[in-house]
Amino acid sequence: MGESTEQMLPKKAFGWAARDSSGVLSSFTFCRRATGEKDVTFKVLYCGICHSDLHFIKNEWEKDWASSYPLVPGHEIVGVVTEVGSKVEKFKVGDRVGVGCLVGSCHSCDNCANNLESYCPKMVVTYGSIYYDGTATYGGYSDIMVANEHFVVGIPDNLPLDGGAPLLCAGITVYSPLRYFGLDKPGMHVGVVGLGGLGHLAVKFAKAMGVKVTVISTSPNKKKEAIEHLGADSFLVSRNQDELQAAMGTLDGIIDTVSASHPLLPLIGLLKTNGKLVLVGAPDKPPELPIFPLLGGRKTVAGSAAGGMKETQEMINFAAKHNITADIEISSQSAATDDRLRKSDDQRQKSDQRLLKSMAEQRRLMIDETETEQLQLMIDEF
Ligand SMILES: NC(=O)c1ccc[n+]([C@@H]2O[C@H](COP(=O)([O-])OP(=O)(O)OC[C@H]3O[C@@H](n4cnc5c(N)ncnc54)[C@H](O)[C@@H]3O)[C@@H](O)[C@H]2O)c1
Ligand SMILES: [Zn+2]
Ligand SMILES: [Zn+2]
Repeated sequence: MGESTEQMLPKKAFGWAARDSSGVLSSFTFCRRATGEKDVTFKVLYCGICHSDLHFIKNEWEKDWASSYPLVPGHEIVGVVTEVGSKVEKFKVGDRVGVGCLVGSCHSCDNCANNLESYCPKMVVTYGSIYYDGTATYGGYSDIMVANEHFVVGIPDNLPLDGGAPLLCAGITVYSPLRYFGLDKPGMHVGVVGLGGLGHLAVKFAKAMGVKVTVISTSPNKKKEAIEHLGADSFLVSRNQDELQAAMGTLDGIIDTVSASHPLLPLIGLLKTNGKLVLVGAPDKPPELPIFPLLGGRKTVAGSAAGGMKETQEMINFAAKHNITADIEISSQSAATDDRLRKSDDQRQKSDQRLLKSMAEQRRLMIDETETEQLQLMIDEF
């Protein structure tokens, strides 16, 4: 006779779930598996809000990756270990740890063999997936997390847990292509498009690698933040033809983090010969890709998804060494409830997609009211 659900999933968990694509989150009690021999269980202290959470909550990627409900989002999860399985080697109770986009992969394909778990065709993502035991995966907008130690990273003592959490997705998603596409060499000139969660970390990582950085944004009012706060070398307003014209052919590469469909032609024009435009933003509608501007300059348009576990740990260690953390607003779990996300999403339709910014402004009001709540959610400021 098989195990009952209660035997398989004895850990009671509390979280916030979307039940449909309306954008509303509501409280949700569910169960997680017992700590298996290679598992680490940790109390979740902070969880970042990635724009992918918002795409998933609203089922915006339906055609490529349909959401399944109830959906507990959150894949920038950090906390402190409360229990480890008998065969866990890397962690012990009390350690500071994190989980990002993945909680499983096949360990036998070429990608897994090359530490590229985020490209494993059988990978299990942190929420909205089915784990190997047949149970649904639930993310970090919850109080506890259980994951195989291979998908858990250690957070060095000097890296703050709150500002460190967004590194687990936003951080690795920009660090990995900077490294892989060779845009990490001192003296190179890299563009970062979009100054949200991913974008502001791309600036910080690229600067720490010794790279010259130009931020490209639709909002002129982000110039001060880009240059004075983040240390970018220059700033281009993507709608300003004169500025774009003057910068044509100057960039070795571009990390494009924009979450909505936008024209690629001006970005391709900014690249030098052999330049690389790396798309990490994941709009639901595909952009138009002009071919001739690519041919005349042997330019590349590429994509990149998160990063493997070895590289994620390397990125976290690099961030700790260079004091790189995300700019954050902290709020309590109640800020993730219904009308806050819904309101923000409405604002996203109206304004120029500054969804998380508006959430930040609302959340700032919530901190004192609910400071006793266990789980805190955090968002990337931009
Ligand atoms: N490739 C991956 O593995 C991966 C990982 C994480 C996130 N993502 C995706 O990256 C994107 C960014 O995520 P984030 O958390 O940084 O989001 P964010 O909301 O913090 O940042 C998005 C940025 O895009 C800008 N933007 C939005 N619409 C725009 C438009 N029409 N034109 C120009 N700029 C626009 C915003 O102003 C903001 O600066 C999302 O689509 C997310 O799903 C991909
Ligand atoms: Zn993410
Ligand atoms: Zn694999």
